[in-house]
Amino acid sequence: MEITQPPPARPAPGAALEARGLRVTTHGRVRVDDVSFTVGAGRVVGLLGPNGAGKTTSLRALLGLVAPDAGEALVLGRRYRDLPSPARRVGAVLDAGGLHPSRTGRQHLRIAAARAHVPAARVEEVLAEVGMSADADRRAGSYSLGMAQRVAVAAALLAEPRVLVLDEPANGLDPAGTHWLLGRLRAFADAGGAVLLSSHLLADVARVADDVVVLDRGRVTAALPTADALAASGGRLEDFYLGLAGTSSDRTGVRR
Ligand SMILES: Nc1ncnc2c1ncn2[C@@H]1O[C@H](COP(=O)(O)OP(=O)(O)OP(=O)(O)O)[C@@H](O)[C@H]1O
Repeated sequence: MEITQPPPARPAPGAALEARGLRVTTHGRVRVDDVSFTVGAGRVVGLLGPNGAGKTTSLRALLGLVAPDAGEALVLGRRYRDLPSPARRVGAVLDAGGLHPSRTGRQHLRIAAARAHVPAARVEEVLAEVGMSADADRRAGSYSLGMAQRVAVAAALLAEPRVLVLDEPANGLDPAGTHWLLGRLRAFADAGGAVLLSSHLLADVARVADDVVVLDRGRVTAALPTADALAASGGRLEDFYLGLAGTSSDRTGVRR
């Protein structure tokens, strides 16, 4: 992972995900500006930053859900929309609340499996993996936040992608679920996958991420190996993060 200034002419070698001079404007306002970072195969990168910093917007740009007005958002060296079989290459958790309330967890996953040309038997595997087999025939509208999140993670893993893009994936998970998820992400990367993970849970990020990228008001304010951030702050990622300009003020204006 590295910040590229100025942007290289070609995708960074081996980059599974790359934001290169990315700028995204929505509703007439620049939300992400000149953001560059890469996620290589075998790496977990934690994307950090205060509320409204532009983390979700950056992930949405990588997933082709919002168009950059400058720079590029590349997955496996291409724009998401130019990827062949993107659902088989990239798994994403963006919004666990996005499940249709009247569909069951199993129905959601079967629809996703059919779309990605994944055998239905794989649905049962991922349901078991996320601990949702027993609740798979309940309507999603009756799920707790954590149960919906488990189904969202199952959907991301369904097609055995090489790349995971996850927006606060531990949101609502119980401690055992979070423990499982972090181990799963580490194993995924150790097997050669690439993970970009936005989170406010700094202790979790410190445990799993090889590198961290910090955004503030749409710009990268830090990008470095997690070990370096920990070494610079007495072993606590929270101290490193709160020591950065911009991140120590909360949305009520209280300063640490
Ligand atoms: N659909 C939208 N309509 C209006 N403004 C939006 C929309 N999506 C994002 N924004 C704005 O873009 C900016 C960046 O938001 P984004 O969701 O990317 O931040 P974030 O870092 O993911 O924040 P959080 O930690 O709160 O999830 C914010 O100012 C937000 O209000």
